[in-house]
Amino acid sequence: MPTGIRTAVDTPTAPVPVSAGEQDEDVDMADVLTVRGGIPLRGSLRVRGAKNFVSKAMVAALLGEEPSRLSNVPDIRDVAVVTRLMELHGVSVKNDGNGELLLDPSNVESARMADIDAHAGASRIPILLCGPLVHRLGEAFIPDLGGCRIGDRPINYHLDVLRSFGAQVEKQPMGIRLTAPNGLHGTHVELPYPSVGATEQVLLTAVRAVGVTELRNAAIEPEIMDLIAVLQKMGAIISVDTDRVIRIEGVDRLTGFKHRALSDRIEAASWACAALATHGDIYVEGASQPEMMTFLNVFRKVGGAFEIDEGGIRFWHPGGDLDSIVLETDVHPGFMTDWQQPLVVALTQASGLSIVHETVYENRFGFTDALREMGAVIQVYKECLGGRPCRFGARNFRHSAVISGPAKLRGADIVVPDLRGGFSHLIAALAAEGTSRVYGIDLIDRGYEHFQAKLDSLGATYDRDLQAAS
Ligand SMILES: CC(=O)N[C@H]1[C@@H](OP(=O)(O)OP(=O)(O)OC[C@H]2O[C@@H](n3ccc(=O)[nH]c3=O)[C@H](O)[C@@H]2O)O[C@H](CO)[C@@H](O)[C@@H]1O
Ligand SMILES: C=C(OP(=O)(O)O)C(=O)O
Repeated sequence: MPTGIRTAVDTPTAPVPVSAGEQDEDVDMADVLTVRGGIPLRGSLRVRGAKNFVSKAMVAALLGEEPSRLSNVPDIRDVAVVTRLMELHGVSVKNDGNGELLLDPSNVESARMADIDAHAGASRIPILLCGPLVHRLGEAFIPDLGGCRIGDRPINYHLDVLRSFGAQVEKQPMGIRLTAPNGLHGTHVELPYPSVGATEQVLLTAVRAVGVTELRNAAIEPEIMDLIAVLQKMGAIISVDTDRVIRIEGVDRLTGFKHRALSDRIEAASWACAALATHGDIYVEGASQPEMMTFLNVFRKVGGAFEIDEGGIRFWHPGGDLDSIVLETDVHPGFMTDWQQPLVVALTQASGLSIVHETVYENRFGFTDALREMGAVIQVYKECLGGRPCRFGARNFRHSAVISGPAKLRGADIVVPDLRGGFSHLIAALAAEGTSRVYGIDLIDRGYEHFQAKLDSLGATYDRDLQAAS
């Protein structure tokens, strides 16, 4: 039996699941969801603002000279983490409890950052504070980053672009320190790969740098376009040209902004996959077609049904067999990597062989160990299968998966490995026959708002036990 999972059948009274490879650092093994699966999920739920945009808009507020208002903010742990980070930097954050944040950056210059080390490992967002802090304070200390361990996730592009703006970077225990003795100046840079974070780094630094910045091979994800919209509201001058070129003319000052966050296309797709895998029918209020077109095409090719109206998208399993597909993840407008893990669970129920080539992260199939233990037939390969050769092909990374279905899933004891992998385990547990125990379930709160209340509204049967593993 592979490490990381024990089947429910083999598990004695006090199960001690072993983790499969690296876990996110904040997994709480004592937080266990016991799921009785095999029940189609039916009902409706609402998704709010995108996790991968809201945190960046909060950082943008640091650049303004007046308060900013951000609405449609989800109640997720990443927002709480970035709220504390902003507060440490002197930005007061008032949450109206209804999804609207008022971010006031008037005390940034006088903030004490004594506790900043405490943020080491909490998320990936601190790296985006580099430009804004150096502009405002002349220096920045950035603690070591966290986030999902789905590959090495280096920050070399970030540091290279910051140096090209004129920053000096010094490695320190627990993080890095940045200064810019001659200020930050516009630059011409080309990213080796269209990294989302490095593109945001350039945007957040270039808007207040002296002169013009030209970024080539930029990422153009919808969340980045929404960040550009926020920065434009603040007074920035940014043009998005063809062929992944973004030009930014630096300005002397930026104001606050008022903005409603775009909706979370990853959460919406995750529930869509849950509907498909459990033979269910879920209306996702807030799901938005333009940002999900690539996902919707794939969902339809697999045999899922959907219907779009003004308020959201209904996703359901129309009966009959699902179809296997060949797919590769890619940067936008391709099929996004964060959709891959939930989709793979649905593909375990499709007839025939599906091939998924993960080209964004080198190590995003670890979660399939648990699926295999639950009865899924999945093989992972080092080769680039089913698509163009990618950056990982000539190296030792298992980044292609072949999924053979339909497979009968059975309950197991599973450890949540990362955010999307964890949600995928949850879907598998809901689709499986019998009882599963999902350990470290609290990791899902990092990016899925009130998922337990949503499970209730969909008729899932489960118990959450905070003591079971202790
Ligand atoms: C908080 C957030 O928004 N997270 C998202 C963001 O992560 P994040 O911004 O971290 O992801 P990137 O787009 O930067 O990473 C893409 C690839 O570039 C590589 N890389 C990146 C930076 C760097 O300096 N060097 C380097 O080699 C990464 O290892 C990875 O293989 O975009 C990813 C790709 O859509 C999503 O999966 C994440 O959910
Ligand atoms: C990888 C993800 O997030 P992060 O970059 O915050 O780890 C994700 O949202 O799937």
